[in-house]
Amino acid sequence: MAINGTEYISTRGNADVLDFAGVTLTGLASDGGLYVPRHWPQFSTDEIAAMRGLSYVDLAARIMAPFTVGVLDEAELRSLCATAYGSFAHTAVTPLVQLDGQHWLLELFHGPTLAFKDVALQLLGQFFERFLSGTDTKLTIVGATSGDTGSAAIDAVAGRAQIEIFMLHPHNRVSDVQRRQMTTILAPNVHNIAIGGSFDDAQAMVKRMFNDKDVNGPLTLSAVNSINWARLMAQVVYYFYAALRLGGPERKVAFSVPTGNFGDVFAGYVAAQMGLPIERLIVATNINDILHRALSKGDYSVLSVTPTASPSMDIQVSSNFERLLFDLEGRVGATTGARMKWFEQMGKMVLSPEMRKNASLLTSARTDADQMSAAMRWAYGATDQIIDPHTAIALHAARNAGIRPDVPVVTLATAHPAKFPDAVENATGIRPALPARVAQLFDREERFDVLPGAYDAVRDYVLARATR
Ligand SMILES: Cc1ncc(COP(=O)(O)O)c(C=O)c1O
Ligand SMILES: N[C@@H](CCOP(=O)(O)O)C(=O)O
Repeated sequence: MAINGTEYISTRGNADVLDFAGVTLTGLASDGGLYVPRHWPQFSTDEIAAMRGLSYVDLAARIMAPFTVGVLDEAELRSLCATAYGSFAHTAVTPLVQLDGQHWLLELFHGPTLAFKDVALQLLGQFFERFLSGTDTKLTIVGATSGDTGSAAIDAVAGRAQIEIFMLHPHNRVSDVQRRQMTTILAPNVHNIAIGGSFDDAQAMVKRMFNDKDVNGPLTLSAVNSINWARLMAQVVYYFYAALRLGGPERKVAFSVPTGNFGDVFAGYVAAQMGLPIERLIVATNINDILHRALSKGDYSVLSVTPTASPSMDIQVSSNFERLLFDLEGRVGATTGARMKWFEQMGKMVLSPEMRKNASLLTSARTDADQMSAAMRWAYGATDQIIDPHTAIALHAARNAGIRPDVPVVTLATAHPAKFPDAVENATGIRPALPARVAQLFDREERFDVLPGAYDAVRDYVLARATR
């Protein structure tokens, strides 16, 4: 089918070319790859400078409009963004907080479920509603979460008539607050499943369902994880928002990003491809450090996942790394497809010196438990900020990255500290309280099923319960 507007292609080069509505509803490409725009849209320095002073909603519509050509114009996008971000507790949506002369936090946790995922998922809920309306399609969402995507996605789609959601989380490996934010939503279209194993196991099962004709055929599957392009697109906006407030585009800004599935930091990479002057993107990992090993030594080999106090980053196989690999090797689907097939069989791959050179905008750092706690203590002692463990991992990396002192460094604050009260209390002695809007969490009834980490069990569960 000819596309009249922005075209999306698979990183593995062997799936239908789709428009924006198509990629939003499809999620994973049929060849197992991830959708990306055929070309990165570009803004000139003058165009970026002219965005200074726009509200978050206006900026979001301006930045995203080139990605939705032929499907949504800027005015339609603006209206969907106004609805999506109307539920945020801060008028700036993603406010900046200064820590010292060089360091800033970009607070991304003012949405309904207290994590950065709301920025994209509140909007994705609007896109789903818009693209399904007037059709008789019933969408079955299958998702995997290490804690935050699950609650944000459930909040975005609970009660929507044409959507049913099945969310897999690793049993006993998310915080109590994270679990309750998912399992206390009792809407009939929400199904929570705790599986034996890690987030990686859950994510692998989700991807397998997309390519299982016994599932994706009888059911129309879609994704809320960052394999869905719309998720990443919405995250590009806050890089522009922060940079414009710190002197961009005339002045370069660096970002430190707590990283697991490589979606958030890839959105920063996209912002740079679009013309935003970025000094550096720091890929901050916890001790599950495959991305640090890949970017610093070229070694992308899977080790087993170790549970940590930053559970949302307890990931080894980072979905969105495939999108970066596609760019680093010249955007040739057959090359990326062959590389990923090899990786799926062998559990490892090597990044050539040439690929690492092409990735020089990105540096990486690994932060261990003691360094994470020390960063939480520093933020509290020196700047009066209580930060969550994921943010602390990136802040530690930011303060040790050796960025020139005249370059502002923005650490992405990806979750509210009250989602991880034990880790925060252990480090700082302060137990952060849940904000009033979610304070009833521990009084509500929970509902979820526990399944073994076996594909057949999960597939059969979904097929038995999904309404068609
Ligand atoms: C609080 C928090 N920080 C950081 C991350 C890592 O982000 P990404 O998976 O986009 O790399 C996650 C999970 O995605 C998260 O929930
Ligand atoms: N940390 C995530 C893991 C899923 O990542 P996603 O960005 O691909 O949805 C989580 O909290 O669930």
